[in-house]
Amino acid sequence: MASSASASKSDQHQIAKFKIALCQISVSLDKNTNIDRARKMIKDAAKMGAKLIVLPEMWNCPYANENFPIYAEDFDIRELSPSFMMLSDVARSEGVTVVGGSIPERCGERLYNTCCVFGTDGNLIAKHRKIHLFDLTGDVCFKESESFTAGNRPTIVDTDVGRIGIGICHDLRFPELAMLYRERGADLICYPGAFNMSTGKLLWELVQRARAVDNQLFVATCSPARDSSGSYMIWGHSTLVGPFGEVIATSEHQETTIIAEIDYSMCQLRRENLPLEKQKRGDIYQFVDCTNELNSQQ
Ligand SMILES: NC(=O)CC(=O)C(=O)O
Repeated sequence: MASSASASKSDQHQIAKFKIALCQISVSLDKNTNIDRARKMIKDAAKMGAKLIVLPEMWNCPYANENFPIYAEDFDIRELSPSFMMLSDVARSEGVTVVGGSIPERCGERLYNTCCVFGTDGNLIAKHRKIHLFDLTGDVCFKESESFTAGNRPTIVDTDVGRIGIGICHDLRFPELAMLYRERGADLICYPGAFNMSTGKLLWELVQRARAVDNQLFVATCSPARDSSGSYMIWGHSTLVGPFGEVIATSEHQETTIIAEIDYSMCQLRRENLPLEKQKRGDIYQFVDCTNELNSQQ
């Protein structure tokens, strides 16, 4: 398994266009039902021609702290990891790349919010542990840090459909991570996510478009469908955004699969027309402590 990329940019651009599927799954309390549903949605998406299939954050269990330890899987014990095994099997049988949303991962005493990426041969090619845990107070309160340990590594992976950066939900709010992926040659960042009703309406689309337009790349998000009876109400609206910040495809909050086209030549075009990389003034806005300099100018 590699979580860093090594293919050259010219290899990557041999894959000019392909279809991506965003499976906005309706998540139930029954893990086996969730696994069967996810398998069916992946197979259907593959039949519709998708080469890259993305699942949501926490697709095997309803998003709640009390559920995470119960639904967690230890990926080293394959017989006890039905969600992980299904993703591997279906990636291989359908010959597609799967960005497997996220599920709770057990590793010794710790739990992580983890996204596994599978290649077309069913092998695990990357594993991203959510770096920025979602702790929020206000109208909606949630404290992921009660359950999870934060990951400490960015994840960029070379796949049959190009070089992809991976983030999970709240990771989307941190522009530095997306900038790092762009700098390392990603033209697409996939963020399985589960924004809630309060943050979703205002911010979900805004932050995706911001990450895309700042870095002139594609951003794909995939959310679970909304369950009005759940304790954490999910915004939904899985979306694909293009390198000009344009919304290419999006959904409402019900269960659905979005199929849309990614054309990497659009990244090149945007970067040629508006060469932000060259225009950057890194000499001016480096992250150093300039308090003394500012004080002496006053
Ligand atoms: N699951 C999350 O990280 C949720 C989140 O970021 C939100 O705004 O809601």
